Amino acid sequence: MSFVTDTEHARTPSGTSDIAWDKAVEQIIHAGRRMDQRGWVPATAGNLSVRLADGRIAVTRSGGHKGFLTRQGVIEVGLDGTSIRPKDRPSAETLLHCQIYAHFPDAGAVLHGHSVASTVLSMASTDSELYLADYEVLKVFEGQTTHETRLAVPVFPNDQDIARLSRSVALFLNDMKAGYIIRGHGVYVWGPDMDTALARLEGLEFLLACELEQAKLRAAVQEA
Ligand SMILES: CSC[C@@H](O)[C@@H](O)C(=O)COP(=O)(O)O
Ligand SMILES: [Zn+2]
Repeated sequence: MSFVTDTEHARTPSGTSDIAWDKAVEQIIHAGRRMDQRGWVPATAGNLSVRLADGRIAVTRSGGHKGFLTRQGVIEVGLDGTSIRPKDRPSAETLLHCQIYAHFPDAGAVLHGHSVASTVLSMASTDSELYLADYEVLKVFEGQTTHETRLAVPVFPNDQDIARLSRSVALFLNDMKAGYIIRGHGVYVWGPDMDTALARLEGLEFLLACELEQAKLRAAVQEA
């Protein structure tokens, strides 16, 4: 099944088909739809990227609904986050994607969404970490083989200055097992390829939804 919505296929400057680019774009379009189906990219929220084997980075264009992406909605940036074509405006948060690619040589896809659970839970506390413990689904994260564990997910204050935000994130990247949360904003998750990144995002969002349900139960019990 192809998720490429246009009939034109990408061309290299020499005029040959750019199959690797097309595949990356298809993966991004498909993942955007999937995230939209789950309610994680409301309005123009969220951004997605893939790093190709040759080092190129395909990232969503800034603005627009990520559940309705077309091939024109994905553009190429360098590892420094700047657009290869000056007129193309990449995601406002491209720097956060590039930071992950620069830090983790095996990272091949990065996903960012704005779920209700990540937004509400991160605003319900001022803690700089959120803990996920004893869940079977924790095994979706790299190196986790049992539910008998507790993973810390860092929570960073939201910041419209993405370069400054990336400097806060940089201090904690080495220890991250399950991505990170920006308070009142959303999650960042990555993986060696798009399928793994999507699975990890789905795992993290499931666990955050469980935490939110548990918080509601605790509140109801206290009220009773
Ligand atoms: C609905 S506003 C969301 C944006 O401010 C931002 O956080 C976001 O996720 C999408 O920005 P974008 O520049 O389209 O990648
Ligand atoms: Zn965002």
